[in-house]
Amino acid sequence: MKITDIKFAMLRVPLKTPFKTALRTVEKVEDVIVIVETDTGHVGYGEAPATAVITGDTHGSIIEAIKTMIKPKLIGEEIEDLNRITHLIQGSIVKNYSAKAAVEIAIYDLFAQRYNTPLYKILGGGEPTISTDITISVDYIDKMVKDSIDAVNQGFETLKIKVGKDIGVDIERVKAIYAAVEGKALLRLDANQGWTAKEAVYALTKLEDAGVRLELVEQPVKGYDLEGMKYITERVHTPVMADESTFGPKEVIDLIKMRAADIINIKLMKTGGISNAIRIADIAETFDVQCMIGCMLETSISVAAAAHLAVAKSHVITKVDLDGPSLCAFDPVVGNVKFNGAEISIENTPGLGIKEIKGLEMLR
Ligand SMILES: C[C@H](N)C(=O)N[C@H](CCC(=O)O)C(=O)O
Ligand SMILES: [Mg+2]
Repeated sequence: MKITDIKFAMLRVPLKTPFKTALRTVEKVEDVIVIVETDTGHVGYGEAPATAVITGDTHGSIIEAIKTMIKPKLIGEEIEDLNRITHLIQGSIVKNYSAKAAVEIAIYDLFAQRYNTPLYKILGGGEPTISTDITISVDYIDKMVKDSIDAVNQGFETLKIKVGKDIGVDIERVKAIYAAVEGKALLRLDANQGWTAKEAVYALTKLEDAGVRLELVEQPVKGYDLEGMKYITERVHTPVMADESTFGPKEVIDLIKMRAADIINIKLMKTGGISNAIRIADIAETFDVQCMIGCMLETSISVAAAAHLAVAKSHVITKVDLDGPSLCAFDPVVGNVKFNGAEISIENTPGLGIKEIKGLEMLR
């Protein structure tokens, strides 16, 4: 099965409600879709969001990186040579992780189709049902409490509460939500780099002293501030998770050795795709560190790939934040990964199992 062409499209899907973090507010998913064609007629799909505030990637940079740096290396390559292809992708250009991720996802889709097997089985198998959290956007306290209660009523048992705005209000936000859903849902916080190290220790200590039990706190300080992450990790009981602080395997090794966090958030858009995500999961397993699998604002194309990986690595990827499809107003994909509230289940069809993507705007 030879790669013959790589095409591009845009996919735009409105969100049910604006997505608000310490970094940005977004009203729709607008992602680049990558379509890898082969001489056998098999097609592989990938997806990349332009999360410039986290990865530095824009729609233009994603398309240009693939068109001018990645695609020329891949035309004519045999899909069976998976490791050679991922090596070519990773070596084609520095950074540009979302572009690399989109192409790798499509290549893994084709590799699994080549062997007529669901991707998670090619990656090592597992129980094809996982449970995701849902994000509660940072907002007025009453609105966040209402959104949290609604999410629990929809069956979500873990809520990812966005904070990182005003430290005093953040403490009140979390206390109010905890009081409303205590015993019904587990709370994880994501400050998206919005606090200083001292603020984080202050807020988390206040919450712990008030009896608020948190599963974890994600990326309390700036991504580059590993000393700050370590400072917090050493001083609070709540486990600290690195998101923006770690992209690739080397950063994960450095962070683990420094003991700057307790948990790693793996996102395909930060790792540059599945090959490095596997490496990170293996490194974390070696060091006995747990991982979360996360996503950006992505639909059920790239999130399906993350779900396949999470199933195959569930012994180390013990936490799931794959709520992108649940945040979308509708699912544009007819496929074999079903996003049904908190439950994500994978049917027994080859590759990612994408049959149709509705509303694709093809690019020239
Ligand atoms: C969507 C997911 N639950 C999430 O919260 N991801 C964010 C970044 C998403 C974005 O800004 O596009 C995160 O974990 O920081
Ligand atoms: Mg995060």
